[in-house]
Amino acid sequence: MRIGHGYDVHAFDASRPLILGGMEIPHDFGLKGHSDADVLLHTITDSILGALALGDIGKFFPDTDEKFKDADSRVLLGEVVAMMHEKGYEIGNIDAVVIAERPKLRGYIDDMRENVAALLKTDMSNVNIKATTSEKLGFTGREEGIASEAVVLLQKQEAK
Ligand SMILES: Nc1ccn([C@@H]2O[C@H](COP(=O)(O)O)[C@@H](O)[C@H]2O)c(=O)n1
Ligand SMILES: C[C@@]1(CO)OP(=O)(O)OP(=O)(O)OC[C@H]1O
Repeated sequence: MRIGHGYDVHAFDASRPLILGGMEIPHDFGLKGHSDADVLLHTITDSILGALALGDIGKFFPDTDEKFKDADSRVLLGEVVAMMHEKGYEIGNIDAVVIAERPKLRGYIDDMRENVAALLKTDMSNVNIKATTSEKLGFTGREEGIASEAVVLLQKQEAK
């Protein structure tokens, strides 16, 4: 078994839609980024790369490469999941948190879990996603952006 951790932050950008967990969430602001800025999927991607000791998302999908401009983060995560399978691992379970003062995410969490489970090619029962405010403290509390963290456990693929 291998454990990995991911952390990411994106600043708000009023000109973009808010994409989180592979879906658009109604809000006044989206997030700034080279890609679609799906901070939750980036965190999950980094946690898997961390568990495999392969580095981080920017190493494989640099924000200096035009190829990844406005990239769909579901595609980037899909590539990393393929690398994980190539190395003989599958998801044991994953636990992620989104730190956002607004919008209220509770109503979208199960749809996000379903998206993430499909991308990770695992059962929804292996995917937990939480949301918290930071009680108006710090950059998330001032609504300057959204942060996310995840931990993942990978296990050796079961023989088919
Ligand atoms: N963006 C968010 C933040 C929080 N929630 C839900 O509210 C609960 C209480 O939040 P606290 O920051 O006061 O702990 C939290 O446990 C979430 O269920 C949310 O849906 N969206
Ligand atoms: C995903 C990539 C690539 O488009 O761009 P961003 O959306 O800026 O995201 P970030 O989490 O800063 O780093 C990874 C990047 O290389």
